[in-house]
Amino acid sequence: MAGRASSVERVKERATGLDKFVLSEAHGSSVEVYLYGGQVTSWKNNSGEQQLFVSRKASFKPPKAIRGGIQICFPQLGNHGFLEQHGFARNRLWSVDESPLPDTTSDCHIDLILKQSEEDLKTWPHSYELRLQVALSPRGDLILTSRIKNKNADGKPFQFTFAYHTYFSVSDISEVRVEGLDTLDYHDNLQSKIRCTEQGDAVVFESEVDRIYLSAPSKIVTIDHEKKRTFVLRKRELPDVVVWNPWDRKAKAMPDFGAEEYKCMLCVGAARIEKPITLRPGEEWQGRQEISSVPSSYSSGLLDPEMIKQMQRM
Ligand SMILES: O=P(O)(O)OC[C@H]1O[C@H](O)[C@H](O)[C@@H](O)[C@@H]1O
Repeated sequence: MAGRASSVERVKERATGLDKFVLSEAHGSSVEVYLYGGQVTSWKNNSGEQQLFVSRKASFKPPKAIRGGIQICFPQLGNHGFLEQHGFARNRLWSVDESPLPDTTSDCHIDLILKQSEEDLKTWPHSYELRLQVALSPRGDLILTSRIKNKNADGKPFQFTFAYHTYFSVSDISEVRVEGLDTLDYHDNLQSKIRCTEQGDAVVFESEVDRIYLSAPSKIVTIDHEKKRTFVLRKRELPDVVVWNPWDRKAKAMPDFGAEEYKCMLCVGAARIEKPITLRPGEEWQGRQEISSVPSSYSSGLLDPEMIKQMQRM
């Protein structure tokens, strides 16, 4: 691999007419990001294995978010507000950020920006800049950094919630556990958002789950036992965590989702919902989610010696 550099390529897809960016790292990992929604739809590891789920029935036709990948939810998460579900950012065409803020993460990145449109001003009357940097680290980690700035000229603050709604690909949902959420309180969207407390030492899946875990630790681990693969999610300024699997009944009701696909996906994403952000004009907020995919002998923060050797080789 010596001598092969990382690259960022812009591609217009014939089938959909949409523009996307393909980020490739020297050791073989890659990421795809659409201008539409600023949405990441592919993240492959060094062996070319897909880490994210995108439905076979996903629509790539605006104005509908692509079912899967990582959706940017702004300025509202879910139906916790008066805007459309998960806010408008995931259903808008973004632009390339020609003057990105200095990168501190990786040489392999793309910087996108979304600003208010005339249409959105009718429902959310604020001037803003939402910047998203999607970066692929040399060892294949996917790092998303968002910066949101209040550009209102009328002196008014605004408030928002935010999430990286992340669809992981899993081999069999009944073999998956999410660690790091034990003893936390969560809002259960299946019970009118009532506040419950996690009783298990890990979250496991035997039926529909639709929860927002509150004030979670900065590291959450999703272990796919069958695949022997673990996703490690690290987050900053995003205290909450969305955990969602629609299970069979809801899966059948979603037109852009296969009836059986709930078995091979799980959403676990960093969010900011319980304590929304308020920005005054000129103020900027920054939030970040970093995900790594490692072989599953990694569990609950304990590394075995063989695993450390493998990671050093990655
Ligand atoms: O169908 P979507 O609008 O993309 O939402 C998909 C899911 O997102 C979140 O996880 C919500 O908590 C769920 O209630 C919702 O079903």
